[in-house]
Amino acid sequence: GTEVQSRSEQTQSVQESEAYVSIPSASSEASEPVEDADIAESGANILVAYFSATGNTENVARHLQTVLNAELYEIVAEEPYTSEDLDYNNESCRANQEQQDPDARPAIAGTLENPEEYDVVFLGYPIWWGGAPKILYTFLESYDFGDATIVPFCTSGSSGIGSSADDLQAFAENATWLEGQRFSAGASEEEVASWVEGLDLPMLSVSAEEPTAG
Ligand SMILES: Cc1cc2nc3c(=O)[nH]c(=O)nc-3n(C[C@H](O)[C@H](O)[C@H](O)COP(=O)(O)O)c2cc1C
Repeated sequence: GTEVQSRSEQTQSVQESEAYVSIPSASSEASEPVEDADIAESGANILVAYFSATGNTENVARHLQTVLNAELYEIVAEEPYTSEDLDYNNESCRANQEQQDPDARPAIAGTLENPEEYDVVFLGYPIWWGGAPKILYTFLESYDFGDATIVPFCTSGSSGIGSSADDLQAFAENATWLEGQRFSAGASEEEVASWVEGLDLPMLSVSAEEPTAG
């Protein structure tokens, strides 16, 4: 059906963008510099880890992957969230119950390899009742990112990122946490790229300009 078709188109476009980013590094210092490639050539190991129940956060995560030439890791719930689970108008739906329960730690399927190898971890999630879904707590309790820099980002219907990221910091205390950023569901690659360019991430900055004399 059409869904299958659009999935394969998505896959193809991701592959194309990866190829696009890698071309400038392979073709020496010729021609116009590509902004994205400057970041890609920085040599920093960058992870984009995200949870997305309905695809909005995934959209932003994929833009980040393209812009940063990063590893992409989806935090997948062992028990997938159904639309019933996400029906927040129903007080007792699974998502609501988890958000209300300080001890809730929904299980994650699969494993992230070599978490310690990343210099920068972008951490993405949807806002659920003003906070991060509890599966983010599971994720941060499962892996030690050492002294990496963690950059939170989220999508929401309208809420800002609020204190959602502050609440996560206790689970990775040795990390340097940057201020997080909220995006709307359909955020564009340009929007994501311009946020990245403004971040305080010295390990990503590769100056294209020669230092001036004097
Ligand atoms: C249980 C639940 C609670 C939510 N709470 C909020 C909220 O407090 N504020 C808000 O703006 N949007 C809220 N939303 C909307 C989501 O944040 C928004 O749709 C988000 O982009 C979903 O991202 P995803 O597609 O990556 O899962 C909530 C959604 C769910 C399912």
